[in-house]
Amino acid sequence: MDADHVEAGPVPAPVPEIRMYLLFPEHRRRPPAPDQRRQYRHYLAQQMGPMIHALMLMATLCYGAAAVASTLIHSSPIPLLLRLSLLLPLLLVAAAARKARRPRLLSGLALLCVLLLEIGINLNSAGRAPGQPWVIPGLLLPVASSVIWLERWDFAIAMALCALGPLPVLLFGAATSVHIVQYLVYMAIAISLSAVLRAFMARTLFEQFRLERQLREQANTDGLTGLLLRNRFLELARLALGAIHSQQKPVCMLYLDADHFKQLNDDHGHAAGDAALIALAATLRAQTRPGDLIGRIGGEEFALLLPGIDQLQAQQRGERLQLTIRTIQRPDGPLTVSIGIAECRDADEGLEALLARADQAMRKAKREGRDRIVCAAGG
Ligand SMILES: Nc1nc2c(ncn2[C@@H]2O[C@H](COP(=O)(O)OP(=O)(O)OP(=O)(O)O)[C@@H](O)[C@H]2O)c(=O)[nH]1
Repeated sequence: MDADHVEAGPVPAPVPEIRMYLLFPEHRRRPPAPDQRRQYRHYLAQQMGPMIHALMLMATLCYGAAAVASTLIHSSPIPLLLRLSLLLPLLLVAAAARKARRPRLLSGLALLCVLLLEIGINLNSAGRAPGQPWVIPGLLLPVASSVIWLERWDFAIAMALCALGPLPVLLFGAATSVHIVQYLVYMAIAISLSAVLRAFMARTLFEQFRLERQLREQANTDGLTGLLLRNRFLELARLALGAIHSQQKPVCMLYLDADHFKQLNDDHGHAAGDAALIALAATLRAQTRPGDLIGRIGGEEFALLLPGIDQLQAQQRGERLQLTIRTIQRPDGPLTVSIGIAECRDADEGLEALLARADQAMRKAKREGRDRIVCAAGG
């Protein structure tokens, strides 16, 4: 009966996850937020960067070997040295890809590598009799590179480059219409295969990204209230405090502790206590403004970092919070809280010191009879 007597708010909705809407049509209705897509792109670049670099090096080696081998097999009107001169830009692109961290840059370098290889394929094929061996290098490229494309746009450009790359040899060489049709059929098959491989790779990596994100969120979020856990709150608050100081804005820490919580647990059971905490957290969340940070610091203790407001404004926020929290009904009466407020007036004051002052102020509020707000002196 006890838990039911607490008018608990709904459990906060989990943070929306990124949907693989590009691959799975059922998710198209909820595309991911731009910042989530950015995160995913950076994740991909981080995961695939080393593989892209390795494949570029491999392609450079293969190109060099193919240039030498083709000289042995047939006489080419293009001197070997000129064909081998492509190795230098290819190596430079591979070296740049090793250091590249930005997804767009990585995609651009990979596309440049494909373009250089296509030029190389044309140079190596010049003067060669058309036939099966003539088509093979061009067909390998879309399949071998299928897994490195981070997005749809770079994949589309790469496939277009692969398909159109041999155009000069086709137009100016001795290829007949039969050879051209044969080439088009093989290239269509290679690109289709590449699209399947890329989709599989993208799906696997997205699943991994989603699971890692989920695990991180679970590790940082309190399962009962959905608020940040102490360590994560402190980590984010420390970052926020640094930014607020550099903007020379006021900032307050509000420390909030539910009154007589042990009594609620002892008299009415832990389920009643849990329901009260859920309702309290929902109230805190409902009253936050953008930029505020809330964390569950301990059992029934919560901290709010309030950027851009001074002590007087924080006190007014605290009073409004108190009023709303009183509307949460425990079995033995309204839920009340004691609040300590500390304003950070010294840019040298660290987060821990600010939190400790707010905590002391909250303890003073407890000593003075609970259900009240006390502002810390100094700071
Ligand atoms: N139900 C429930 N109780 C919790 C949870 N975390 C901590 N508590 C309880 O919160 C109570 C805190 O008790 P005290 O620190 O003595 O504080 P209090 O009874 O609120 O007294 P004052 O703070 O002095 O008003 C303890 O009984 C804890 O077991 C939780 O997640 N769920």
